[in-house]
Amino acid sequence: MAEYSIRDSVAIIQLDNAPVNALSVAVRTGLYDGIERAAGDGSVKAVVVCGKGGNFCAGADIKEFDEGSKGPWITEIGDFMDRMRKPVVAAIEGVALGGGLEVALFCHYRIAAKNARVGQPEVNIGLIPGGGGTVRLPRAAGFKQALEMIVTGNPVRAERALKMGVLDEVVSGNILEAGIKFALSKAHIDTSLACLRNRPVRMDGLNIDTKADAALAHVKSKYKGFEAPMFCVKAVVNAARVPYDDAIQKEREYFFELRTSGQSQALRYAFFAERQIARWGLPGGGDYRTARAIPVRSVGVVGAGTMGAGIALCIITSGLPCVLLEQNQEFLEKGVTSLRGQLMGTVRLGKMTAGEAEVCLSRLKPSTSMEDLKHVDMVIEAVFEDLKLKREVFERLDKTCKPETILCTNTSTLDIDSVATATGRPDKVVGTHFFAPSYLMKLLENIYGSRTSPETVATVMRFGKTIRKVPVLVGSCTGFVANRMLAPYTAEAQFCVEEGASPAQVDSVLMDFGMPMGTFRVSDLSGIDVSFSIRREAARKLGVTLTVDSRYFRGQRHCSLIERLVEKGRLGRKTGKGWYKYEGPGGTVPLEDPDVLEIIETHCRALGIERRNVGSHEIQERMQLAMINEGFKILEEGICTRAEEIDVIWLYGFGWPRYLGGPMFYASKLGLKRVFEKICTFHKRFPHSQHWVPSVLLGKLSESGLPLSKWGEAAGTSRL
Ligand SMILES: CCCCCCCC(=O)CC(=O)SCCNC(=O)CCNC(=O)[C@H](O)C(C)(C)COP(=O)(O)OP(=O)(O)OC[C@H]1O[C@@H](n2cnc3c(N)ncnc32)[C@H](O)[C@@H]1OP(=O)(O)O
Ligand SMILES: NC(=O)C1=CN([C@@H]2O[C@H](COP(=O)(O)OP(=O)(O)OC[C@H]3O[C@@H](n4cnc5c(N)ncnc54)[C@H](O)[C@@H]3O)[C@@H](O)[C@H]2O)C=CC1
Repeated sequence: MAEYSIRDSVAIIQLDNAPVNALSVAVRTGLYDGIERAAGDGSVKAVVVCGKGGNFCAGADIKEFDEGSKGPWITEIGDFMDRMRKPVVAAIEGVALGGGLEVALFCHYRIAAKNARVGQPEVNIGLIPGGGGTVRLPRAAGFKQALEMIVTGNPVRAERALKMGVLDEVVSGNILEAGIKFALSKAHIDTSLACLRNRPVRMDGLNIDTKADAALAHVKSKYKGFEAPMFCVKAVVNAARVPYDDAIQKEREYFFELRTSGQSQALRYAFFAERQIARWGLPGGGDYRTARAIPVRSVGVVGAGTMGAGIALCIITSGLPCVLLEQNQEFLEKGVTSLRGQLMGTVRLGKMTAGEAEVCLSRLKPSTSMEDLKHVDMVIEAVFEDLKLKREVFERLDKTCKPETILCTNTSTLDIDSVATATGRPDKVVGTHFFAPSYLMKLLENIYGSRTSPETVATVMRFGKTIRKVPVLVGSCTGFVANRMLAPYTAEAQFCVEEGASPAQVDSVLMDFGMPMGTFRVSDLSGIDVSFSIRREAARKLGVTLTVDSRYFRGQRHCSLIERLVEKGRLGRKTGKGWYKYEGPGGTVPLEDPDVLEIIETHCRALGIERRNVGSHEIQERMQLAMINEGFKILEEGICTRAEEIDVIWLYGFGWPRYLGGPMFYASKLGLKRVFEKICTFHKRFPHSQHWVPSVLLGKLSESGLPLSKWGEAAGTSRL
C-alpha cells in the first residue's frame, strides 16, 4: 500500500510494502489514489513520493508476475503525473530499481540520498523495463548510458546517476525533509518543462542506425542464449526512433511477450532459489533462524596448492587477514607465487588497481609453522586428498588452535565425520567445498557432519557470503551434491563415445544446450590423469585393479577410455593432446583429432563394443536424465532439502544456463511423468548402471503433480 499525509502544503506518498516496497497491486493502487488525491486537493502545492523502511522501491513485485495483471499499470500512473500541474518529486534512498526507477522517472524531479542506487535490473529476470524505462531513461541519461544500464541491469550509485542526468540532486541528511524542501522550491515552475515525455532522446552526436546495428551485434555475442538483452536493445532503439506513445506501446508488447516466456520464468525462479538457499536447517535441529554465527576476523588455510592458494586469495580480497600454511618453504613459495599471479591477473583485467592488490597482499601471512594458526577464528584445510594425512592435520589443528576455532575441510570425497573424529571438537568441524579455480568459481558447498553444530553451520554460511561466494548447505555423501550428480553425467558422456559418438559431438550438444563447456573439454583442462588417479585409488581401496580392458567395476558398467588415453600419454591440454589436440606450446584451442578417434575405434573393437550412430538428442537425454535422477535421490536421502538447492549448485558450480533455471527446474518443465518414464526405459536398456535405477521419490512425484517448491516436503526431508 502507500501512505498519504500532508506537511507544509506538500502531499507525501510513502510506498509501504516491506521489505523492499515492491510495486504490488496494493502499492500501485495506493500510489495512483495518492496522486489523484493530491491533484484534487487545493491546499496541496507539490507532492513527494518516497519509500518506507530505507528503500524507495525495488520494482514490480516479481511474485505477482505469474498471476497476470491486476490494478493500474505504472504507465497509467505516469500519464496522470504527466498531466499534473503540481510538481511531483521522487525522494530516493536505498534502491530505486526496475519499476521503482520507472516511478521516479515519471516524477517531474528526482533527488536521492548519497547511499542510493538506481537501476533497471529487469534483464536479470528475463524482462525489459515494462513501465516506460526504455523510453524515459534515454531521455534523462542519454541513449548510450541508458542502453548500458538497461542491457547490463547494473545499478548505478547516486553520484554517477546525478552526472548522467537521471537525478536532479544528491542530498545528505533526512531524505524526506530534503524532498519537501525541494518540492516547495519547484512549486511555481511549469511542470511540463520537467516532464521527460516532452524531451527528445539524447543521442549526444551518435547516429542511431550505426549504433543500433553495433549494439545488436554486441549483445548477440555477449549474451549468447539470453533473449531479453536483444529486446532491451530493440526497445531503446525504438524509443530513439518513434514518438513517445508509440515507443511506450512497443515496450509494453515486448514486456508481455517476455513475461510469459520460459526464459523469464526460469530466471525468476533462479532469483528466488538463490534467496531460498539461505534458509537452512539441520536434521538434528537448529536452523538459520536460531543459530548465531561466530564472528570470523581471521582465517588460516592449510595447504597452498591448486585450491589453497585460490582460497587464501578469496579471503584476503574480501578484507580478512589470512595465514597460509605449507609443509615446507619450497611449496609455500610456489603457493604464494601462484596466489600473486592470480591477483595480478585481476589487476590486468582492470578489476583492481595495483595499489589495492598490494593492500590485499599485506593481509597475507605465509607460514610453515602451525603455531601461527593459534589465534585464527577459522581454518580451511586444503592438503592432499588423503584421509590419514587429513586426520593428522586435524589432530594437530585441534591441539594448536584456540577452542572456539572452526575447522573446515575442503575435501572433495571424504566423509566429514571421518575427519571430525580426529579432533575433540567435532561440533566445530565442517566441510567447505570450493570449486576449481577456487578464486573464481562462486559455488561453495558447505557440508555438515553428524555432529556439526548449528553455530558452525551459521558461521560458514555467513563466511561464504563474506568472501563473495554462493554458499549452499548439503549433507555428507560420496561426492556431496555437485560431484555426485556430475558422476553419472560424465559417465553417460563416455558411454556415448564408446557407443559411437565423438568427444566433439558430445561437447557441441552440451554447448548448444547452453553449458559453458563440454565435458571432454573440461576433462582436458583439468587433466585426464586426475580422473584416472581418482578412479585407480577408489578401485585400489576396494582391492580391484582397473585396466584398459575393464568393462565392469563392481558389477557396474565401466568405460576404460580414460585408462587408454593415459596409457597413450594423452593427459589433456598439458600434454597438447587428450580428447582433443592442441597446437603449439600451451595451446588452448581444442581441435578434433583423427588420432583420438582412431584410438577410440580400436579400443572399442578390442573390447567387442559395437559402435553406431548416437544422435544428439540421445546424448543430451542420457546425460541430463541420469544426473536429474541422481538429483531426486539426493532429495530422497535428505542430502538436500529442496530442489532449489540443487539448481543453485548447478548454476554456480557448472554454469548451467541460468535461463533454463537448473536441472530440477528443467525436469519440472519437461514433466516428471515423462522424465520418470524415460529413466525407466534407460534402466531397462542399461541394467548395469546403478545411476539408471529410478529414484523412488521421482516415481512418487511423477504421479502427484506437485510443483517443484513442494518436492522437498514430499520427500519428507524438509526441516523448516
Ligand atoms: C506488474 C505491474 C508492475 C509494473 C512494473 C513495470 C515493469 C518493470 O519494470 C518490471 C520490474 O520492475 S521487475 C523487478 C525489477 N527489480 C528487481 O529485479 C530487483 C530485485 N531485487 C534486488 O535486486 C534485491 O532484492 C534488492 C537490491 C532490492 C535487495 O537486496 P538485499 O540483498 O538487501 O535483499 P534480498 O534478500 O535480495 O531481498 C529481500 C527480500 O525482498 C524480496 N524481493 C526483492 N525484490 C523483490 C521484488 N522486486 N519483488 C518481490 N520480492 C522482492 C526478496 O525475495 C527477499 O525476500 P525473501 O525471498 O522472502 O527473503
Ligand atoms: N583440485 C581441485 O580441482 C579440487 C580439489 N579439492 C580438494 O582440495 C584439497 C587440495 O587439493 P589441491 O589443491 O588440488 O591439491 P594440491 O596437491 O595442489 O595441494 C595440496 C597442498 O597441500 C600441501 N600439504 C600437504 N601436506 C601438508 C601439511 N601437512 N601441511 C601443510 N600443507 C600440506 C602440499 O604441499 C600441497 O601444496 C584436496 O582435498 C582436494 O580433494 C576440492 C575441490 C576441487
